[in-house]
Amino acid sequence: MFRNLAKIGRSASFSQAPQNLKTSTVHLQPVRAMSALPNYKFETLKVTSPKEFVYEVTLNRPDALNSMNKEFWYEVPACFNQISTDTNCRAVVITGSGRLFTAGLDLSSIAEVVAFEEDEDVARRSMKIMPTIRDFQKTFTAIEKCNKPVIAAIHNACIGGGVDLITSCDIRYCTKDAFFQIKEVDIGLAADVGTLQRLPKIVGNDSLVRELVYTARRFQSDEALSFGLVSRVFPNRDACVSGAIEMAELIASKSPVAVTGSKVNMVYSRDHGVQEGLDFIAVWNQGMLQSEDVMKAAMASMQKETPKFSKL
Ligand SMILES: CCC/C=C/C=C/C(=O)SCCNC(=O)CCNC(=O)[C@H](O)C(C)(C)COP(=O)(O)OP(=O)(O)OC[C@H]1O[C@@H](n2cnc3c(N)ncnc32)[C@H](O)[C@@H]1OP(=O)(O)O
Repeated sequence: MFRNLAKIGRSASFSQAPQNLKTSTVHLQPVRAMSALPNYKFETLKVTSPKEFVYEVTLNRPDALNSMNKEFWYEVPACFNQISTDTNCRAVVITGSGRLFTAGLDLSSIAEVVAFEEDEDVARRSMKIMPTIRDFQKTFTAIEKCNKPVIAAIHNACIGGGVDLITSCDIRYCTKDAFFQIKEVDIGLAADVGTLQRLPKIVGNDSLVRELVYTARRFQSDEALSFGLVSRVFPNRDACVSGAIEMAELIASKSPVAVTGSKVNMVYSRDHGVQEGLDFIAVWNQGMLQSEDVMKAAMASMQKETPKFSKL
C-alpha cells in the first residue's frame, strides 16, 4: 500500500511543479492582518492572538492548498502542546489560509513521510511504518488533549486528513461553500488518524458515517449541518472566522478552571461509561470546587457583574 503511495508521491504535483497550482482565482484572506506570536515559530502554521486570551492557529501553506506535509504532522502537536500550558490562551480557533481549508495529506510528501527500503523484509518494513502512523495519530490527538477548547472555522474544501483534524476539535463552524470528503479510500487507504474513531461519536449516525467512509462521496455544508458535523454555517470565510473568534472570546471570558475541567471531562466521558465518567468528575471537582473562581463567578452572578478570572 505505502509502496504504491510512495510512487504516487514521487510524481505528485506540489514537489515538482508548485508554480502550476491554481491558487490565483479566489483569495479569501482575513481582513485582519495580524502578526504572528514570536514564541510560536512554525513553517506550516501561523499563530496569532486576535483577542485577549484567544489564539488563532492558521494552516499556512496556501500555495500547497494547506496540504499536510512532513513538517505539518510534527508542528501541530508541538503547537497544541505549547498552547495547552500557555496561560495567555483560553480558547483557540483553527483557520485555513488561501482559497480552501485543507486538501488533506500532501500526496507529494508521501515518499518522504513513509520512507523504507523497498527490498527489505515485509515485517521489518511494517515495523518502520508503525511509529510514523502512531506519530501522525498524535498530531490530531494533541488538539483533542489541548486543555483549551478548539473551534475549527472551515471554508471551501476539507479533505481526507482535514476531516481527521476537525473531528479532534471541540466545535466546528463552516462556510456555505464548504464541502467535506473522507477521501482515504480513493487513495487506497483506510483512514488511520482519527476520523473512523471520532466521527461516529460526533454525528451519532453509524450508517451515514459508513456510507461516507466507504464511498468517499463529497458532502456539502448543508448536509454537514443537518447531521451535526458542524453547528453553524456562515455566508463566507470572513464571517465564519469572525463568528468563531467571537465564540472563542465568549468562552475565554468564563472561568478557565471551569472550561478546562469541562473539556477534559467531556473527552473522558465520551470514551467511558456513565459511572466511570461520574467517578472521574467527582475526583476532578473535589479539587476544582475549592477554586476561587467558584466564589467569584457566584458573587458576580448575584451582583449582575462580569467576573474577571486570574490566569491559570
Ligand atoms: C499515515 C497517513 C495519515 C494521513 C492520511 C491522510 C489521508 C488523506 O488526506 S487522503 C486525501 C488526500 N488528498 C486528496 O486526495 C486531495 C485531492 N485533491 C482534490 O480533491 C482537489 O485538488 C481539491 C478539492 C483539494 C481542490 O480542487 P481544485 O479543483 O480547486 O484544484 P485542483 O486543480 O484539483 O488542484 C490544484 C493542484 O493541486 C494539486 N493537489 C491538490 N490536492 C493535492 C494534495 N493533497 N497533494 C498534492 N497535490 C495536490 C492538484 O494535483 C493540482 O495540481 P496541478 O494539476 O499541478 O495544478
